[in-house]
This record gives sequence, C-alpha cells and structure tokens, in this order.
Amino acid sequence: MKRTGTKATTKTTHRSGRQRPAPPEDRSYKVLNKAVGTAQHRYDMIADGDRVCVGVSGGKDSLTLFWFLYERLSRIPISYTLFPCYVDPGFEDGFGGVLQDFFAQTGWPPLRVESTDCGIVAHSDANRENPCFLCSRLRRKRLFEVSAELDCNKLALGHHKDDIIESLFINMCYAGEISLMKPFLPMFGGKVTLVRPLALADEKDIQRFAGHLRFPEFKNPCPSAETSKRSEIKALLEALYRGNRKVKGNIFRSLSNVKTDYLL
Ligand SMILES: Nc1ncnc2c1ncn2[C@@H]1O[C@H](COP(=O)(O)OP(=O)(O)OP(=O)(O)O)[C@@H](O)[C@H]1O
Repeated sequence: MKRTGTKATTKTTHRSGRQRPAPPEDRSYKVLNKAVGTAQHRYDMIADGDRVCVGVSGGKDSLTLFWFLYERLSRIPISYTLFPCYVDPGFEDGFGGVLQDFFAQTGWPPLRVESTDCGIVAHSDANRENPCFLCSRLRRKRLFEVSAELDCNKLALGHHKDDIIESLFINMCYAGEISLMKPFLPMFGGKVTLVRPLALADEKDIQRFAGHLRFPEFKNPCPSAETSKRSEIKALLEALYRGNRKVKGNIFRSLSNVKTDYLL
C-alpha cells in the first residue's frame, strides 16, 4: 500500500461518535461536495432509512465516494446505513486484507471482502468475450447478491462524469448501441436501485481530492488493467478535450438533450 499526496487530515467527531476526517481545505472538496449534493437533489438518490451497499474497489473513485457518503451523514437531515463491499477478483497478491485494515484505521464501517474468481474466469481460455466485460458483469452480479443478502435497497458505485461519457463511446464503438451508465437505475422490479452519487463529478477533482486526503494506492493485480478498451477511449477523449475545453461539457449536456427525430 502506497500513500500519495502531501497533506495529512485532522479529525472531527462524527454524529455516530466516531472520528471522521475533516474536509480538506482544498477547492476539490467544495467542487465535489456540490456535485454530490446536486446529484442527490436531482435524482433523489439516497433517502432516509436506506441501506446502501457501496462497491469499493480500493481505487480513488470508490474511496472518495465512500468518504462523501460517510461524511455527509454527520450534517444532512436524513440517515442511512452504509455497507462497504470489496469483490476480490481472485488474483494472487490481492489487497483485500490491507483495504479492510485501512477502513478499520479510518474509523469507517467494516469492509466486507467477497472472495471470488471473477478475474481468473474472465481471463481463462473458456471465456471468448472481452475479459473486462465478463469480469465486470460477474463482479456486478456478486455485488447485487451481497446487496440482497444484506437487505440493501441501494447499491452505490463510484462512477463519475468521465466514466459516463466513456461508457457512451464504448457502447457505440464495441456494442453498436447508444446507451450509457445512468446515475439512478432501479433494477429487479425496484428491489434495489443502482446509484452513482459521483455522476456529476469530474475525475480530475476526484484525483485531486484523493491526493489531498492521502488515500492509499493499491496496485491492480489484473493483467488487463492497463490495456482495457476504456483506456483507448479515454486517450481519444482526452485528445478531444485538449483541443477545445468546451467539448466535455457539451458531450455531457448532449446526453440529456437527445433529438430522437434526428436518429435513424
Ligand atoms: N472489485 C470491486 N469490488 C467492489 N466494487 C467495485 C470493484 N471494482 C469496481 N467496483 C465499483 O465499480 C466502480 C467502477 O469501477 P471501475 O473498475 O470502473 O473503477 P474505477 O473507475 O477505476 O474506480 P475506482 O477508482 O473506484 O477503482 C468503482 O468505483 C466501484 O464502486
């Protein structure tokens, strides 16, 4: 486990009586707090009494997601219960135990580590699809099972604005369809709703926030980590964003401004 960033956090007391990290005096906190608040308001994402399973991968996005969901509990008028869960894909050198220790040291609710062979199966000869697609489908399935077992009515994931845009391009390029990750998606007849509280947040702000809070960095043991289709699309989009700073905002706005009369 490697720590990044320069600034240690001071602690304040959480409503539950436990310690929680104080908001960093950095612009990224304000920007993300606003993005999470707006998403909560716009989609009515998490309600009083919800039981929320939170998918935690150990990456900056899901740690930032957990930080905000936990921190907000101390200052918003509703209450909900968080159940963090890491789905271990089964590779050697897994970091589930270290991640669990990090949650305990931070004073967060205990992290559940689900041992699976999602990653191994996805990279086996038996799999004829893209390993990332299968692995993420198996992981998602496990997260839904854990949510049901814990009687959770919400499953929160750490996808952000950049992920949502990338999902549109991945689906167009590799699945031949126009679709994307929705911020709020009731599933299984409404038994559980998938929520993405960072849907309106920019990745660069999350990166900065995670750096300031010195979240640990875990080396992803997945052999496809650096070679996924997502990385290709990401590079393509970054080149577009560099060319004109309005492009990203325009693409994101277009996702809720679809002229169906002008589609085939
Ligand atoms: N192994 C896992 N166990 C539990 N949840 C996961 C796992 N992997 C991913 N997730 C959930 O799915 C979200 C998106 O996963 P993805 O693999 O795209 O990661 P990412 O964009 O690199 O985000 P992060 O920085 O959180 O790893 C994560 O933010 C997290 O909520």
